[in-house]
Amino acid sequence: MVDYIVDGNIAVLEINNPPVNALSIHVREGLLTGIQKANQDGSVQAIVIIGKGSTFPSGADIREFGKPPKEPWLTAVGEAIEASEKPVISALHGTALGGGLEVALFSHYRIADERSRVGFPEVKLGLLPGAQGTIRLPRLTGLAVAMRIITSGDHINAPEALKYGILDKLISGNLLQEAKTFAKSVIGKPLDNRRLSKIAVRDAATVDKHFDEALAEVKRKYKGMIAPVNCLKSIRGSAKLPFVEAARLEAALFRELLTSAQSAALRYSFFADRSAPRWKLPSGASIENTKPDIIKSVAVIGAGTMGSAIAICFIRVGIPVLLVEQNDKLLQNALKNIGQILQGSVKLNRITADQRKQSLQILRGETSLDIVSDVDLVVEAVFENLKLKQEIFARLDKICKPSALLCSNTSTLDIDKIAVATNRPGKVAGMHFFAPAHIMKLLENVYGTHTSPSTVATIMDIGKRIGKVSVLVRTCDGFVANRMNRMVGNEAVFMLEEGALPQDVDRVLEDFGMAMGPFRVTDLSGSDVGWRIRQERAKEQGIQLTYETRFVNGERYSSLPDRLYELGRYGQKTGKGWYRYEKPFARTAYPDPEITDVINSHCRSLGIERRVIPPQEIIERCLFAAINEGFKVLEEGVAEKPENIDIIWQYGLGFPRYRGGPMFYASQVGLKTIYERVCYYYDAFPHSSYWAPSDLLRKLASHSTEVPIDQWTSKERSRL
Ligand SMILES: CC(C)(COP(=O)(O)OP(=O)(O)OC[C@H]1O[C@@H](n2cnc3c(N)ncnc32)[C@H](O)[C@@H]1OP(=O)(O)O)[C@@H](O)C(=O)NCCC(=O)NCCSC(=O)/C=C/CCCCCCCCCCCCC(=O)O
Repeated sequence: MVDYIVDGNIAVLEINNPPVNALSIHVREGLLTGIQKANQDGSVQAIVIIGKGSTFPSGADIREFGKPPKEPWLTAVGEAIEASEKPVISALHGTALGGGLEVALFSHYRIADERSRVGFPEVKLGLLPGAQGTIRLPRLTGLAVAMRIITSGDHINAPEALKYGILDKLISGNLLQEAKTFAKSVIGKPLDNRRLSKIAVRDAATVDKHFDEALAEVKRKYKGMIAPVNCLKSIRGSAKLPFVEAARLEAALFRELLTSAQSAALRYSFFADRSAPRWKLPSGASIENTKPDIIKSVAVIGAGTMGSAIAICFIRVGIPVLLVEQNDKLLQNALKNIGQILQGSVKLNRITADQRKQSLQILRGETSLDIVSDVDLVVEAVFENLKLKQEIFARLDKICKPSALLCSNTSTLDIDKIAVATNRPGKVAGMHFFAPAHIMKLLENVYGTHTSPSTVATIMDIGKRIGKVSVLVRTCDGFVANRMNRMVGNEAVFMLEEGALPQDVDRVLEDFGMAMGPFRVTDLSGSDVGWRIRQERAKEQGIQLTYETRFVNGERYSSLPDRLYELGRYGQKTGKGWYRYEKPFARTAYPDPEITDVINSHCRSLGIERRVIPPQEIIERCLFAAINEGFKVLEEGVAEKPENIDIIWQYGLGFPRYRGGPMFYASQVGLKTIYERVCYYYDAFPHSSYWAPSDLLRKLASHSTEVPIDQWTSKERSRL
C-alpha cells in the first residue's frame, strides 16, 4: 500500500490505495515504516510522500471509524514524519483532504499540482481533523482562515491554499520530478522552523474575538450540530494552550465526536449519498448493465411555477427546452419569470450573465403541443389530475417520435395509470421534482410495471446531468416522499384537534432538526393545493365532505384544513394560513390568535376535549408513523434499500442530515421501541390504519439483538 522507492539520495513513499488513497491501517503502517527506513538509510537525504493514481490521500478511511481503532494511529505516523531528521516533502495532487492534509501538515514542506484542492471535510462527517489538523492549520493561516476552512469543510483550490501559506509551491509540470528537485534543494536546511509544532499561532492574542464570532456563525448556520462547535473549541485550544496540551484537548474533543450519534448518522449519509443513485430493478437490470439513451432535447408541458422551474434545470446545463403552455399570457409570464430567476442567479454569482444568456437562447415557448414531435424527452408538469394527464399522454404518444420518453412530474399518481393512455408504456416514467425545482436537489424517479430498464437508466442519467440527487422508486400512491410525509401531515393536524397549536408542532420538529415544521411547509406551498386534491378524491368516491366529517371510508379525517381554505387562508400567498404574515408573500410566520380561535371552535363544535400534548408525543406521532410507513415501503419493494428513503428525506423533505434520515434514526432509537410505540398508537388510533405495524418492522424488532440497517432488506424481506 506504500511503495518505498529510492532514486539517488531521495526516498519516495508512494501511497497506493485506490480509489482515493484513504489512510487505512496498511497505509499508516507503510508510511511509518517508510519514514523509519528512510531515516536509517545512509544514502537517503530527503523524503517525498506522494499519492499514486488520481490523488494524494483524501482522508482517513471512513469505514474504519466506528470499529475498534488500530494502531498506529495517524497522529503517531504524523509525529514520526515531523520528527524525521531528513526533510519530508508532501507532493499533493487531486484532493488532499482530512487526514491527507494532516499528513502534509506534519511534513516539513508542501508542494502541489496547481489543479489540486485541499480541505478538512471532517465536519461534514460530524468529526474534527483529529490528527492535529485543528492545531496545525492555524499556525500557517492564522485563526480566522483556519476557523472558516475547518468549520465549513469546503475544499480550497491550490492557488488560494498557496496564498494562505498552506502550500509552499505550486507545480504545473511533472509532480514527482518537481518534488524530487524541490527535495534536493532543501537538503541540509534547518528543520525546526519547518516543524509546525515548534511555531506559535501568530494571532493568538485575538483568539477570543475570533472564537465568539465564529461560534455565533456556526450556531446559526449549522443549528444543532456539535462538530463545528468542537472544531472551534479545539482551534481555540491551539492558541491558548502549549502544543502538547492543545493536542490532548483536540484528541478528547475528537473522541467525543467519534462516538456521537451525529457522526454515525453523517458517516452513514456519506455512503448513502453514493449508494442511493445506484439503482437496481427486481428483474436484475441495474446501473451496472443498462445503458442510458442520450437526451439532447426536452419538452416541458405546463408553464406553471413547477414547469418553469423544471425548464430551468435543463437549460442551465445546456439542454434545449420547448416550454409548452396552451394559454399565451401564462406562457409569456413564465418566460419572463424564468428570465428573472436566472437574473437572480447571476446576482448571487451562481451563474454568469453569459451563462444566463446562453440558457435563455435554448429556451423556446410554444402554445401548441404539436411542436414537441422531435424531442427526446417530455416532462409533463400540469395540474395533478389523472384524467387530464391521461389525455395529455395519449396526445403526446401520437405526436412524439417513437423513441421519445414520456415522463410525468406527478407527485402522487400511479405511473401505470398514466402509461395505459399510451402505446409505449415502456417509455413512460415519473420524474418527480420537488418545489422549487430549480433549487431542490432531489429527483424522485419512478418506474411503473412496464417501464423499461433503458428508460430507467436514462432518467437516472439525466437526473445526474442536471445536478440532481436521483433516487429510483417503484410506483405507488405518493411514491416514497409524499406517501411517508402524508403521515406527518395527518398526525400534525390530528394533534391540533387534540390539543396542540401549529407553532407547537412546528417548534418541536424544527428543534429536532427538520428544516421546517409541517404547518410552515403547508403555508409555503399553499393549502389550496391539498384542498383541491381532497375534493377531487372525494368527488371520485362520491363522498360529500363537510366540517362535521370525521371519518372517510372508516379512516379518521380532520376538516380543520378545509375550514382554513374556506376562510381564504391559503398560506404565504394570501398573507394568512396556519400563521399570519405581514403581507401576502412575506416570509416571516407569526403565530395567529385567530387560528387558535378557529381550532378551539372546531373542537367545541365537534365535542373534542383538548389536552396538553408533550413534545415526545409530537415526535413519535409524526416520525414513528412515517417510519412505520417506510418499513412498508421497503417490504413492498417500493424502495430498494433504507438509504434510498433516507436520501429522499434529506434532500426532498428537509430531514436533518446529522440524524441520517427517518430509517437511520429508527435504527438509533431501536426497532423494538419503534415497534412498541407503533403498536401503542395503533391501539389508541385504530381509525388511522397506517398505524398498523409493518410486518417487516415486526420481524426485525423480534430479533434478540438489533439487526444492522444494511441487513433490513435483503435478508428479512425474503423471510417474510
Ligand atoms: C472528493 C472525493 C475524495 C472523491 O470524489 P469522487 O471522485 O466523486 O469519488 P467518490 O464516489 O466520492 O468516492 C469514490 C469511492 O471512494 C470511497 N471513499 C471516498 N473517500 C473515502 C474515505 N475517506 N474513506 C473510505 N472510502 C472513501 C467512496 O465511498 C467511493 O466508494 P464506492 O464507490 O461508494 O464504493 C470524495 O470521495 C470525498 O469527498 N471523500 C471524503 C473525503 C473526506 O471526508 N475526508 C475526510 C475523512 S475523515 C478524516 O480524514 C479524519 C482524520 C482524522 C483522523 C484522526 C485520527 C486521530 C486518532 C486519535 C485517536 C482516537 C481514537 C479514539 C478511540 C479510543 O479512544 O478508544
